[in-house]
Amino acid sequence: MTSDSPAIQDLAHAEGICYGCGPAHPTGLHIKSHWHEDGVHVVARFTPSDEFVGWPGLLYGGLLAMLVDCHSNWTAMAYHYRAQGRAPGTLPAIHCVTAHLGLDYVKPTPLGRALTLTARVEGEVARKTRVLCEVHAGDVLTARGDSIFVQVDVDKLGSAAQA
Ligand SMILES: CCCCCCCC(=O)SCCNC(=O)CCNC(=O)[C@H](O)C(C)(C)COP(=O)(O)OP(=O)(O)OC[C@H]1O[C@@H](n2cnc3c(N)ncnc32)[C@H](O)[C@@H]1OP(=O)(O)O
Repeated sequence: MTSDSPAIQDLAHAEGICYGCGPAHPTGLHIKSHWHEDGVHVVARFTPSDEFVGWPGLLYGGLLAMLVDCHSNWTAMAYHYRAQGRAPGTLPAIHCVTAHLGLDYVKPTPLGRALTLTARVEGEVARKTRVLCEVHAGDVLTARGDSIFVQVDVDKLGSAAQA
């Protein structure tokens, strides 16, 4: 897939309202993830605007965490669809949530430059999926994610939130 083709989020959950990746969020980040042609990695590109400043010229680390979180989660969900031999958007829908977000800030991340997030599933996959994610600004590795996502029944998740 290329970034010209529909993103995994648009195929799987066009009505999603997540601030980071929901296509239907009015003011969210609208992170878009695509399979790399190698069939292993999932890639997203994002250029942070000046409003996400942490230090003059540098990106606020919390924003970086949002990018890695959402993109890694979509890598896990895309992997599950593919492992079942079906396309994102086919039913039953697959939902994962973040159980653990791990992030190493390796180098300062600049504002106003395109960032590339490259993620892949690591190890054995069941309900729990480990996803590794690298963030590059140009050739520079600025952050490294190592996170766990767990497949859930979102109906039960909603009732847990109301309890
Ligand atoms: C299209 C839809 C998009 C959805 C976007 C959602 C965006 C989000 O990520 S939501 C916001 C952040 N995340 C959350 O709010 C999740 C809150 N946490 C939870 O609901 C629960 O702790 C949950 C679902 C992650 C796990 O609970 P539960 O369902 O009881 O599963 P549980 O049996 O404890 O764990 C399942 C596996 O994950 C592992 N695990 C659970 N938590 C962690 C953790 N923090 N670190 C490492 N591993 C963990 C367990 O060890 C277990 O592993 P194994 O299968 O090898 O034994």
